[in-house]
Amino acid sequence: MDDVTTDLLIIGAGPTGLYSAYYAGFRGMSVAVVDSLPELGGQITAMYPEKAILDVAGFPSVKGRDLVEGLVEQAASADPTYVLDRTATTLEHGDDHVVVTLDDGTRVTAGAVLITSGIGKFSPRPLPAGDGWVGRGMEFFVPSFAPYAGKDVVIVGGGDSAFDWAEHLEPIAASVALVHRRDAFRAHERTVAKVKASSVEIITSAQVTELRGDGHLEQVVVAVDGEEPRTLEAQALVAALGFVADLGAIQQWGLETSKRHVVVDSAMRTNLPRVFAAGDITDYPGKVRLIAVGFGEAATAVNNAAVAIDPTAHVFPGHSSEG
Ligand SMILES: Cc1cc2nc3c(=O)[nH]c(=O)nc-3n(C[C@H](O)[C@H](O)[C@H](O)COP(=O)(O)OP(=O)(O)OC[C@H]3O[C@@H](n4cnc5c(N)ncnc54)[C@H](O)[C@@H]3O)c2cc1C
Repeated sequence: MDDVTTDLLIIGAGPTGLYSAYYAGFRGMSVAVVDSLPELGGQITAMYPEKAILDVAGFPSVKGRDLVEGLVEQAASADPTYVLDRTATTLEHGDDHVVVTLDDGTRVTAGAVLITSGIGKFSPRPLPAGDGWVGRGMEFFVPSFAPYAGKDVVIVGGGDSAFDWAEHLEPIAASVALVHRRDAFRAHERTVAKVKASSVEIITSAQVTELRGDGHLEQVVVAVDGEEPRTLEAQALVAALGFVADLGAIQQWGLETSKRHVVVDSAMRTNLPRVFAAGDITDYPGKVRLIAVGFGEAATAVNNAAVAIDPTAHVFPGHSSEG
């Protein structure tokens, strides 16, 4: 890819990065957005595109994929240059600019950098018994529910994703069983209560030990503490065991970090000149990791970056309302 020159470089195209792109356009800046994933939307697209989100201001309920679509449409007014499937690897400072190099060698020269890299580049925790079964009935993500219609589904895990998927697949699947190695769950209490009250069979203190099938998945063997192993008929298994997040090379950039997060001040400045951060990646006293919080931080970060790029600019952007 050709080298890129832009006013603002945003690293991470999750909800925070996309909203930041809109805001950069509102401030009259050119903007480039890079993401390791091939698709826009960060955790929402990768982990819960079909989930109804209830706590984004102005939307009593919005499906993940619809929220991302709206963010992309809003960001389009900034005409962003998207550089997808590329990971930011190095950062160097010039006198009045920053250069970030991507894993394919592309150099992006920017007046300021905004890191919205969330939990980092993430990959799913493997299910040891599922080695070699991805694409043959086993998946780590549920990007859409339709392929599970009429199937017997086994979900492994006890967190939010496992319970969200159990809740949403139960009405369309032939059967859903949720297997968890403990008898306590990390998921939201309300979702756990809903799933417990549904037809989902919850099997606790249990581990999946074997997947069987001729080519495609047909059976899942489950070892249950103190009981005989069980064999479940299943054409689909979702391993929702969480993710290993990797901040990757960003950790070598000299940023002040705290427990794998980037420390920012109230203007979303990091300890490095011209480098800002917003969204899940940031840390400060009282930090809450939610989409709504990332949106607020995006506005603060971009408006302060505008001043870092052009010291004659004002932090306050004026109001966007027209007409
Ligand atoms: C199952 C689940 C349900 C949730 N439900 C809710 C909810 O109901 N309400 C709510 O407010 N929040 C919810 N959240 C949390 C919410 O998704 C996050 O707060 C939000 O996604 C954070 O947005 P972000 O843009 O800061 O980061 P992310 O969404 O994590 O996006 C960061 C992006 O940066 C990219 N990236 C990372 N490192 C690099 C690099 N070096 N180079 C290039 N790209 C990089 C990643 O690929 C990723 O696409 C939920 C999370 C999960 C997992």
